[in-house]
Amino acid sequence: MSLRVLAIGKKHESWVDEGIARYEKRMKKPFDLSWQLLPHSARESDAARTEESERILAKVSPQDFVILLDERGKNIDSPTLARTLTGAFDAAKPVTLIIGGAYGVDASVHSRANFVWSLSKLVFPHQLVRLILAEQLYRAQEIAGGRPYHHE
Ligand SMILES: C[S@@+](CC[C@H](N)C(=O)[O-])C[C@H]1O[C@@H](n2cnc3c(N)ncnc32)[C@H](O)[C@@H]1O
Repeated sequence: MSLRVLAIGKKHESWVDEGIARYEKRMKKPFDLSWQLLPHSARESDAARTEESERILAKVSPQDFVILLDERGKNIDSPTLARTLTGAFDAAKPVTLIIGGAYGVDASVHSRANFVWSLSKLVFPHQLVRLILAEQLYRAQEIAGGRPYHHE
């Protein structure tokens, strides 16, 4: 069982890196995170979206439970996220979360996704999405473990 974030873009910026490290150091299997960062396309718009989507799908395995982050997806609460992740772990499915590039991802990635998750209708920069995601995954771990980090 594993929890991997597949993201278009360069390494975490320093202000993001510090925040992510804060949560990562408190995470344990199967909630420990790995990051796979893929280069963004040198092209523009539709061409960039297509190229980056191909790069993403090349890294996805058939057995992966894929969660695509997209502002047009479904809003869920944190306990639902915790149940979704533990459900995948219980089914022995590696979880892959996808963060797109500046132009998002194309229909091929949407088709492959088992779940499309919106953090908000607001569009966030991808570096900030990484940080929010790290905190939400840590929160999911704490909910799944029955610890009092999360309060309704
Ligand atoms: C700068 S955004 C790209 C936004 C672009 N409008 C699009 O078509 O996706 C880069 C990536 O951050 C993630 N993202 C940004 N805002 C989000 C939100 N509110 N909920 C979920 N993911 C988000 C998505 O994975 C998106 O592909």
